[in-house]
Amino acid sequence: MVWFPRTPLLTALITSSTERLQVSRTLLFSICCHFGIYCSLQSTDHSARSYVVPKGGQNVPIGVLTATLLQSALTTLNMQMRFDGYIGFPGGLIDDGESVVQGLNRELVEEMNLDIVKFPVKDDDFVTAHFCPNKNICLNFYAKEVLYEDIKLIESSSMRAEDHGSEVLGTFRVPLYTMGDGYRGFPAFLANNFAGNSKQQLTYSLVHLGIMSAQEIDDSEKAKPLHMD
Ligand SMILES: O=c1[nH]cnc2c1ncn2[C@@H]1O[C@H](COP(=O)(O)OP(=O)(O)O)[C@@H](O)[C@H]1O
Repeated sequence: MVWFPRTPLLTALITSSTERLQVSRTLLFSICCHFGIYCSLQSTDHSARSYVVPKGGQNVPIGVLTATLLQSALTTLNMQMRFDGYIGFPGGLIDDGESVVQGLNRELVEEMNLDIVKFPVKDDDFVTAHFCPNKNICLNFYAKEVLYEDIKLIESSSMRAEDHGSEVLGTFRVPLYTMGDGYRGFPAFLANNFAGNSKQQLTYSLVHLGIMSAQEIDDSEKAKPLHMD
């Protein structure tokens, strides 16, 4: 499968959801939308997130047990476990007669019971688009920042979603830290199986939203587990 992050076609696609829909109907490809809900209380000191307190408290450099660590723990971005064992974001295909954001909001009610009166996903929440020529599908990604308290409410109400337990097996927070061994946490998380281009959507968004640096993403992708016996 080949994903094209930015093509001339995509330049046209990313202007507005209405135009994206018109292009899709004219050129006959499907539009799929996914969505990440996040809370960003990150510090600008990215290195502070590189260490968390492992069990027993070893390997923690003095000086990182500060308020920045607490803040980084409150920085969250949610994904979900799908019925097929792949990790992805909530969302799906836009149906005929729907606008892009209408379709996305409908999927979010079905898959995560999102209160779309309080947290409507809008055009302004658009982050990025990728085109997959093999499947003739354009994958759009949206993200919305909410308060940490709201994340907790959204998580608990997601268990009452229509699709919970069938298509969707649960929402969870992506670990955005790296343990002292340089692998457990975010690097290990990236070794999972991801649906579609959701891994690219995740890494792109973390940098775009200012949650992680491109260097942190790069280091995490290259990290290897220590031999564990
Ligand atoms: O979180 C995601 N991000 C990006 N693409 C995804 C994600 N989840 C699924 N996909 C891709 O979207 C397309 C439709 O997938 P899905 O089975 O979720 O659609 P549906 O829920 O509308 O039936 C597939 O090509 C799949 O690989």
